[in-house]
Amino acid sequence: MSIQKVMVIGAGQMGSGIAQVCAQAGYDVIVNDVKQESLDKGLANITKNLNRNVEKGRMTEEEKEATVNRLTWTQAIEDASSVDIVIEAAVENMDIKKSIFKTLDQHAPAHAILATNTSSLPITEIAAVTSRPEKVIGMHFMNPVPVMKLVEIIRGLQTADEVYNSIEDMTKKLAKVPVEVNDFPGFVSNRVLMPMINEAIYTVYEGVATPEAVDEVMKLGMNHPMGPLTLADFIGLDTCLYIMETLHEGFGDDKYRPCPLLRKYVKAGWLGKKTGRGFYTYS
Ligand SMILES: CC(=O)CC(=O)SCCNC(=O)CCNC(=O)[C@H](O)C(C)(C)COP(=O)(O)OP(=O)(O)OC[C@H]1O[C@@H](n2cnc3c(N)ncnc32)[C@H](O)[C@@H]1OP(=O)(O)O
Ligand SMILES: NC(=O)C1=CN([C@@H]2O[C@H](COP(=O)(O)OP(=O)(O)OC[C@H]3O[C@@H](n4cnc5c(N)ncnc54)[C@H](OP(=O)(O)O)[C@@H]3O)[C@@H](O)[C@H]2O)C=CC1
Repeated sequence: MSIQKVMVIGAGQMGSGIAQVCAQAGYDVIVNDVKQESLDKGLANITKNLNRNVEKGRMTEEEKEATVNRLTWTQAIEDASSVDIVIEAAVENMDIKKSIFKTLDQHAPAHAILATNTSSLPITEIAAVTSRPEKVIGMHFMNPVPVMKLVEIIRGLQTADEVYNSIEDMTKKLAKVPVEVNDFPGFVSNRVLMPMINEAIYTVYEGVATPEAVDEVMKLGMNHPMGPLTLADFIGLDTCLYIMETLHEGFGDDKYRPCPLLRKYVKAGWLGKKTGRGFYTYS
């Protein structure tokens, strides 16, 4: 199937990054969010990234303009009626994702693929609320999207081979590397990454070390580009908590219990870099 027109749901840090790389690769992209303010922030984020590309000589001013012009911004999810694929990147909450997919199923053309950028939620369960489970798939980008090479592609129980192949082709057109995994909580990326982050939070909670010390150990000792607490702030502490809850519930194993300190920070509205406060403060 030939994909030309893309809709991205959610203009947050992931949605805006996905929209940017799709537009840069030549796709026409409609970006949808519930608030105009979020759409404005998404456009500002993309403009900043594209300006840096021009400054660094990776893109001409004309290519930047063409990329921006391939993007349209809307609060109307009904605009899915003109696209070949939707990539959903709204909040990591099953009820919200199910409601979005039900609505998309009503408005997107019959041939359209409905992909989700979920970090951990079961693709099969999201697919089940649509009348086209064979066209539902996980397309899991990594943060920051313009920089990270991986796209984890997750087949739901009923995902058709031709849909998988279209997503694999599109991933390569975005200059990213596809890796296929099956539909289990957290897939591979977050089943491995998030328990490490949660354990790092426990070391702070239990007074083993300060956030700075934990991050230094992992950066200098293990060559991680960011320490786990800086990374947690970067991902978003709400997203980290949702992922741990999905692992805990999905596997029924207490080794995945979210650290109480993570819960406390999320309850306080300390969601990390995006709200200016998490394990660290940001101006
Ligand atoms: C939760 C999930 O479901 C899955 C996930 O995504 S988990 C998170 C996965 N991501 C990671 O683990 C990221 C770990 N961190 C890193 O790899 C690096 O710290 C980093 C790439 C983010 C930054 O790299 P760095 O060398 O430390 O810093 P820096 O030199 O400032 O940045 C390198 C480049 O990335 C760009 N960059 C950094 N942050 C960026 C952002 N948020 N958006 C766009 N570009 C960004 C910089 O502009 C710079 O590009 P240039 O070539 O123009 O210089
Ligand atoms: N953060 C990360 O490192 C990664 C996250 N992901 C996944 O990507 C998704 C998005 O995460 P992220 O970008 O970090 O989150 P953000 O909070 O940055 O962005 C989410 C955006 O979606 C909007 N939104 C909420 N509900 C709806 C809706 N019904 N329709 C349209 N838009 C909606 C939010 O608006 P508002 O603010 O008004 O609620 C917000 O603008 C999640 O599923 C997450 O698990 C995947 C890989 C990495």
